[in-house]
Amino acid sequence: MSPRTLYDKLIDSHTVARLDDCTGPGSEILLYIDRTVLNEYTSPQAFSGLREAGRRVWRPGAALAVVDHVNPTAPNRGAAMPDAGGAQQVRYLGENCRDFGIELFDVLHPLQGIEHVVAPELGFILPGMIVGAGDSHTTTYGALGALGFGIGTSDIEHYLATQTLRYRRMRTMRIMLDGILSPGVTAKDVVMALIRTMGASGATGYAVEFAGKGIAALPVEGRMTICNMAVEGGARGVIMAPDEAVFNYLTDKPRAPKGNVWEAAIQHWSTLHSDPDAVFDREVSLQAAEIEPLVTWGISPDQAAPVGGRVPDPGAEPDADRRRDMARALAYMDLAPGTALETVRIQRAFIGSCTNARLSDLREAAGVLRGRRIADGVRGMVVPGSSSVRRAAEAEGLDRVFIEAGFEWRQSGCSLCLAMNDDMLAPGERCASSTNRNFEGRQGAGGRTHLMSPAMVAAAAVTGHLTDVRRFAREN
Ligand SMILES: CC(C)[C@H](C(=O)O)[C@@H](O)C(=O)O
Ligand code: SF4
Repeated sequence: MSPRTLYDKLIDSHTVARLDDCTGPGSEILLYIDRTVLNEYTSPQAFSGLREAGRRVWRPGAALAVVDHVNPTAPNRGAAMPDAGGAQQVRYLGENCRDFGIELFDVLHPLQGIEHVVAPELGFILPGMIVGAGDSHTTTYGALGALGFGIGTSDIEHYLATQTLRYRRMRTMRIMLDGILSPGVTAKDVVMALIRTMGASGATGYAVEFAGKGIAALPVEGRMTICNMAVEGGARGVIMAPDEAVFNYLTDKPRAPKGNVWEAAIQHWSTLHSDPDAVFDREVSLQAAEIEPLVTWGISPDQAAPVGGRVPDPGAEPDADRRRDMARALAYMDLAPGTALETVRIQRAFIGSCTNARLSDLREAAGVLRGRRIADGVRGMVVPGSSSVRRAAEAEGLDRVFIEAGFEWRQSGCSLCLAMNDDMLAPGERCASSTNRNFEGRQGAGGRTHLMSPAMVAAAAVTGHLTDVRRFAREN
C-alpha cells in the first residue's frame, strides 16, 4: 500500500461505504463517527428531527451533552438562565437527554464546563477516534490524536440516528513548527502567527496535521490551544500524531481505558502517525524562534501584529479589498493607523474560553498577576474552562491570586467569549481577551476585542493597556 497520512489512515479505517466512484479529495463517503458532544445551542433541531421521524439514538453512550453557551457564570449562580430563550434551550436539552438516554452535564453538575474542555479532561476523547460535533472548535481534539470537526444541525441528526455522516474527503496540509519557542511566547501566539500568515481562510478545504519539534515540545494543553484555534484559519479537521505526552495526559483520566485494555490501546495508538514518505497536498513551515507575542488590532483573527508593533496603515495596503477591510476594521476598533499597540488602553480583561481556560492557562496568567493589581478602570474576569478546572485551580490557590489582583473568579461556561449569556461588553468597551474570535459584536454590540494569550491578558490588565508580557519577566 502506498504511504498514507494520518488523516488518510483515520478516514480509511472509518469508511463504511463509498458514495461515489472517486477516491481522492472531494470524494464522498459514509464515515463512521466514534463520539460526539452535544450542547444546548446547536442540538435542539436535531432532536426535534429525530422526534418527528420517530427515530431513536443509535448509540447513546457515544454522546455526551453539556450546557455551556447560554448559562450564567456568576459565582453564586443557580439553575435559572438569564433569558427565556436560553432557559428553553437548556430545558429541551435536559428533556432530550432523558428521553434518548444521553449523559448530561447540566448547569449545576460538578463536571459542567465548556464542551472542548470537559471532553478531554474526562478521557472521553481518545487517539484514533473521529469526532464530529455541533461546534466548530471540535478541532481541539486533534491534540489528542483524534480527528475532530464541527458539523451542522442536520448532520447532528444524521449522526444521532446512524452514528455516521456523509463526508467529503479533504485535501491534506502539514504544518511544521520548526524549533523551540522563545520565553514568553505561547501556543496561542503560534496559532495566531499561523493565521496571520495564512489568512482566515488559508487552510479552507484542508485537513491539517501539525508536526515538528516545536509541537512535540508543547504540553498537551498548549497543543489543544493550537488545534482549537486552527479553525479560525479555515481548517475543518485538525490532527497531531499522539505521542508519549498524550498517553501521559490520558493515563489518569476517568473514562480512559484501564489495565490490559490500556496497554493494548497504547500499542495501537503508537502506530497512529503519517508514514515517513506520505505526500501532503500542501506543506507549510513556521519557525518557532521567529514568533513573537501577538495581539489582534482588527475584527478578524488574521488581523494581528506583534505587540511591540503599530496599528497598520490601510493606505499602505496595495490590495483594494484588503485595504477596505482594514479601514472598516480600524473604524470599528476606533484605532488610528500608526498607533503603537502598547499604548491602546483597555477597560476589560477576560481570561476564559475553550482556547485558553485550562489549568495551565490559568497558571500562566496567575504567574503574571502574583503580587500585582489590575489597573484602575479595568474590570477583569476569569472564567475557568470547566468546573473541574475551577476546583483544581482553587486547590492550588490560583483563585486567591486572581481575586487579590482584582479579578472576578467565576463559574465555568463560554461566558464573554460570545455574547450569548449575561456576560458581555458595553458598546465601545475594549477588551483584552484570551478567546479565539474578534468579530464585530462578538463580545457584545459595539464591544472591541483584542485576542492574545492569557498571560498577555493578565499583563494588559495590570498596566491598563496592551502590553508585551516579556516586560514582566524582565522585572521579576
Ligand atoms: C454556538 C456555536 C455554533 C459556535 C461554534 O460553532 O463555534 C460557538 O461555539 C462559537 O464559538 O462561535
Ligand atoms: S468558549 Fe467560545 S469558542 Fe469555545 S465553544 Fe464556547 S463560544 Fe465557542
